[in-house]
Amino acid sequence: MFAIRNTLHFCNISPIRHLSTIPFSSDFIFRQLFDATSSTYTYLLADTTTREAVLIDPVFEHAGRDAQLCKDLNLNLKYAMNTHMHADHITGTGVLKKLTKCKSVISKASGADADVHVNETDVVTFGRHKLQIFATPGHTNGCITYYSPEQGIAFTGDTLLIRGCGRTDFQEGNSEMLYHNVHKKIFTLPPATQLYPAHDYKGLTSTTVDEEKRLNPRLTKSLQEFVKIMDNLNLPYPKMIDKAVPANKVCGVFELSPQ
Ligand SMILES: N[C@@H](CCC(=O)N[C@@H](CSS)C(=O)NCC(=O)O)C(=O)O
Ligand SMILES: [Fe+2]
Repeated sequence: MFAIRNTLHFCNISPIRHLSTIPFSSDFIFRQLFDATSSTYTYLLADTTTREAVLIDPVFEHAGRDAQLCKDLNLNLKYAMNTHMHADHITGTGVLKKLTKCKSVISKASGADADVHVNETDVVTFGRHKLQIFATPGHTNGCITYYSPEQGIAFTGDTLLIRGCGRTDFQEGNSEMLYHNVHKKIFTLPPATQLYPAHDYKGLTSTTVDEEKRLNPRLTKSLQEFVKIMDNLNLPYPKMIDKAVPANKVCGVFELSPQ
């Protein structure tokens, strides 16, 4: 070890920093679930004492799986919440409302229907646990980030992806706004904060504020360079966009049944 440290020092390379992340409270449940078709992550969080649970970014086709998981773990789903109005898949919140007694949640700014509309500084509670809401528009105008200071975790939706970020070429996307919101509201969280995105296309599962501040290939650039990168992504539109956006606009009351 001494030899490695010495060599790194000699080569002027800083050793990789190991920031200690906060361990989850013993009364906190966390599960990361996946949809392989859209590479979407859904998160189940719960309070082990009151059994109240929330789902973040559930997917239509997996509503049955998610409701069953709540049942298996003896959890009562209080809220099915979205980080934004998705363009690549249909939200599971409408079906989950039929399968459980949950309420749907999305930001007011998204323009989508829901039982509960949230805004910056609102707090969502389940049992004694809390998620603070930050408005982080840029990928869409209604994007929000859910943050738990106690657990040291944030759910960034498509605002900040692992070594990337959400595209800004539709749904009132705005790359300058995304840049400012990431820098002001996500990069200012404690460095060890674990970040959980709505998607990953390479098999990665989470990151930290520290990692993204050092390694994000887009957001470590100047604003000018970032805007140029975003203007030249040339990504094809998501295959589901014409079905998903109208369906997600009525996310709380979507009438279809899962396949
Ligand atoms: N190929 C996928 C869509 C991929 C895509 O556009 N992803 C979005 C997030 S879902 S709105 C995105 O922002 N990607 C950023 C990036 O840099 O990849 C499909 O057809 O569904
Ligand atoms: Fe998105």
